[in-house]
Amino acid sequence: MKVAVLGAAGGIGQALSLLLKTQLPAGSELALYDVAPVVPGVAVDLSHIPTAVSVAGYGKDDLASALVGADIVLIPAGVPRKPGMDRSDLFNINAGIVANLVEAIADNCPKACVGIITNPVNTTVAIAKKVLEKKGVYDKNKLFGVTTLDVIRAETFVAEIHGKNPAEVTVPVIGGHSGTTILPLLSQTGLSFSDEQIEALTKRIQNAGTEVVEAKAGGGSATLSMGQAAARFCLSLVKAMEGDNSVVECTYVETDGKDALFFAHPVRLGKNGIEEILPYGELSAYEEKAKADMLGGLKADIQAGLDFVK
Ligand SMILES: NC(=O)c1ccc[n+]([C@@H]2O[C@H](COP(=O)([O-])OP(=O)(O)OC[C@H]3O[C@@H](n4cnc5c(N)ncnc54)[C@H](O)[C@@H]3O)[C@@H](O)[C@H]2O)c1
Ligand SMILES: O=C(O)C[C@H](O)C(=O)O
Repeated sequence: MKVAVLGAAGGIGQALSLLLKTQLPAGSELALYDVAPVVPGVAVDLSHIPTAVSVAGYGKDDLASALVGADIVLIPAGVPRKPGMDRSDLFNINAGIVANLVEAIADNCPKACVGIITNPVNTTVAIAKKVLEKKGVYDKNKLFGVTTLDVIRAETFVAEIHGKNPAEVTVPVIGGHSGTTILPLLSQTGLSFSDEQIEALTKRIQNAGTEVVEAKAGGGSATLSMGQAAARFCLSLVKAMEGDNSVVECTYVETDGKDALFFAHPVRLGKNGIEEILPYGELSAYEEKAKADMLGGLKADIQAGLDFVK
């Protein structure tokens, strides 16, 4: 299995690459690409960790070599938020970065599964779809918005409230990845909450990114928890691509459009990416209303991405 990380020298990229170096199956290959000149050094640094995963660094003129033969490409390249900004404020810079990187994926590893981390995810995934379509290589089963951070936050916060081990808590999170488009299904955890707890927990999960941005006070957004979230997503995908057909993760994928063209669902992963988009099941009245209220905004985010690629 070859995994390429684009933006590998950044906050997320380095944390993610460390976790993949220590957790990918033996014999895997890790390709680290970044425009920052430190990237070969990050690769050398990681290469001293004694695991049977090979690591190579690729600088700005070497994108094609990083991508050739990749089975999975993860993209955390781009700028993060500062306090006072919304994720959509990153569109102007990050849209072009994602479009260029995905174009190179189409040229060099068109059959790879692609996980987009770069914000605004609601929009950048739609950009990736259009770029791949224009190149004639789009496969909707192989394009993912990585929303696993919402899931691990929900698991953490729910476990805290109930005094449980987070490893024993499951919380599906559907919708998108910004503000109210993030919809945790607390009704499906098998745990009970008061109305006040549901309101407070839902808001905390939706605002958790901002909680980190404010705590870092201008120094960026979530990197370590995101590295863990992206590693979980990637390792799940690797497991499924190697033949385990029981792997389910919530991820932002192209759907039949009943809610929106892209919508995070529980998804069963398989050898070729998405094996099956699973229904998210029955929602509580609170969740139904929250979904109805956010769909307009999510659809507008998606449309901005589709319109970006002419
Ligand atoms: N999906 C999520 O849940 C989630 C969570 C956290 C952050 N993010 C997003 O991830 C992105 C990266 O965040 P970060 O904290 O790692 O930022 P960072 O600034 O620490 O790192 C970004 C890296 O991208 C590199 N880069 C910029 N342009 C590039 C290009 N064209 N090709 C390759 N590399 C390029 C930079 O050199 C840098 O090393 C941001 O857009 C952020 O909003 C998403
Ligand atoms: O909040 C951000 O800007 C980064 C990321 O999307 C997050 O949820 O932490």
